[in-house]
Amino acid sequence: MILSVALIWAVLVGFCCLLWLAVGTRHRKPDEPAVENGLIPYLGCALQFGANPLQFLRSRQKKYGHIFTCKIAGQYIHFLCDPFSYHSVIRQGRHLDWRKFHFATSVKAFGHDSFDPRHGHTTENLHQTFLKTLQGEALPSLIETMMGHLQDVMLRSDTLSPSKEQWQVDGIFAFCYKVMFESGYLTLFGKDFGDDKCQARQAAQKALVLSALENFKEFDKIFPALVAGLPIHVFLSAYSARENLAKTMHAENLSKRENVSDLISMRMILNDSLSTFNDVSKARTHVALLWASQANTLPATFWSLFYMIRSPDAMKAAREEVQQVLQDSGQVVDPRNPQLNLTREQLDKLCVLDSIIKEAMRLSSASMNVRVAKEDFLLHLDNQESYRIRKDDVIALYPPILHYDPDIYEDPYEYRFDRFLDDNRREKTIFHRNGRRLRYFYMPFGSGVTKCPGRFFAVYEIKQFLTLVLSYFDMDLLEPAVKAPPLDQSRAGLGILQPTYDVDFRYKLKATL
Ligand code: HEM
Repeated sequence: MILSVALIWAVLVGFCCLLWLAVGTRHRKPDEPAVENGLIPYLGCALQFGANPLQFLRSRQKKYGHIFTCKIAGQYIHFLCDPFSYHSVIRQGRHLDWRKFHFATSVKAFGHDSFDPRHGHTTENLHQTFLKTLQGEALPSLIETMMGHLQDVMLRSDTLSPSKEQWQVDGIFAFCYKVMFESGYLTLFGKDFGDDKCQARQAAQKALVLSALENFKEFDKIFPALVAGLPIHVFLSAYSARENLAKTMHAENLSKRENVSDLISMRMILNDSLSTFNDVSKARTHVALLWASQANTLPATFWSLFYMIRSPDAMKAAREEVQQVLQDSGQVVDPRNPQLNLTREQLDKLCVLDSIIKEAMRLSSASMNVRVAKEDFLLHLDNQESYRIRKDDVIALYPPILHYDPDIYEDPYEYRFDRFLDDNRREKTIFHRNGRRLRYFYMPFGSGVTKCPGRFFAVYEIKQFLTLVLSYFDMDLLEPAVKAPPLDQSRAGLGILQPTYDVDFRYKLKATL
């Protein structure tokens, strides 16, 4: 009897396996890239990819060449590993849908109604909103507001309370998180109306930002799981964290705030005039923007400050550059009256800081660039080869393949603060691979039409942060030769990776000012 039950089970399992092999796996057709279905139904290669994406892709690149297909979480993804062919993907954009994936991801993570115009909830052109409010003429006021908040947070409020006499010890990530989150939050969402000097108002304002920071952290922890498709209701505390954030962003609360950025003010108007979103959905769209503005900036600031402090040469070059720009603009560093201000043009002159930031992001960014095929089409690569792509398949570029390529960056795992400086100490923009000039060599902000619209502001705000810590503080690592903490790979594909643990440093106000 027991034997016959076992036999029935064995036959059933065998049948399911055959069925899965027949219909659940893809068979390569002529002119298609090599395909790997993986061994686990639905997940495919997801676990191997997730464990170490770069290693996984490199091993497949060795085996199959510049393009290959992997099944990951039910989706067939064509990974393109030849940087000279990146432009081909961008050029053949008419066959590719960049919105589908982005809109769907945002709905999954933030729970607002879809922005996809095809779904009929809104006619807003989000891309245009971002360009108008985060770039060009919008930048000077964003920069000025951010600089004011950074100095308030570092020196005026009780967030840090640094002194001249005593060193303060903190984790670098914790420090960057506190300072950048509060300053960035206030820059986008403004402050409650009222008297700046009123202590009760200051305390309420502080409590609001602190609670936003805690809620943001709680929600951000599970962000990769949401993108992977898990429902937020599985994560009770993250769900309530997201909803708490959304509550503070209801129109009635935002309308009590002053100095709200153009981005948020304009989005409020367009939510009201062009969408059928309800109030909760509207508020959740603002949470999405809070996340976009902070999730990458926080770790990028950490890596920039960490690598800068750890390299005496970088510190020296950065200090000299900052002193020069402040001197040229006739500004005096005074922590009792912190009013430094640098225009966009002055920030553009900070090429050493630019290189320090770029190199930090080269080593820590892992944003996947994703497009969905709108129809069956033939993808032409740079080397004259062409491959058939099926409708609804995904084409992905994974920039760490570039960023860690020893044929582009010598000793790619080493941090060199001046890697992005040319012989005249200006921004280096020419990079080669095997003697051929590259069009794409640095992609932490994505590519083509989905490239991060906040990228200029992001670099300016990190430059401002570095300028201020260099001007006001003496800083040391507690362990000068400390190793860089490993990258937290659980967020691979989503942007700048966080460190797996924090690194301690100490700081105090400069004595000789
Ligand atoms: C170092 C900091 C940052 C990095 C590395 C970064 C990177 C990225 C990446 C990789 C994308 C997706 C691009 C794609 O899918 O191809 C993105 C999208 C976006 N980023 Fe950033 N970002 C940063 C800072 C910011 C800031 C400060 C803001 C706003 C103030 C911002 C606003 C946005 C928005 C609104 C999108 C969505 C664009 C869309 O869907 O059309 N980002 N960012």
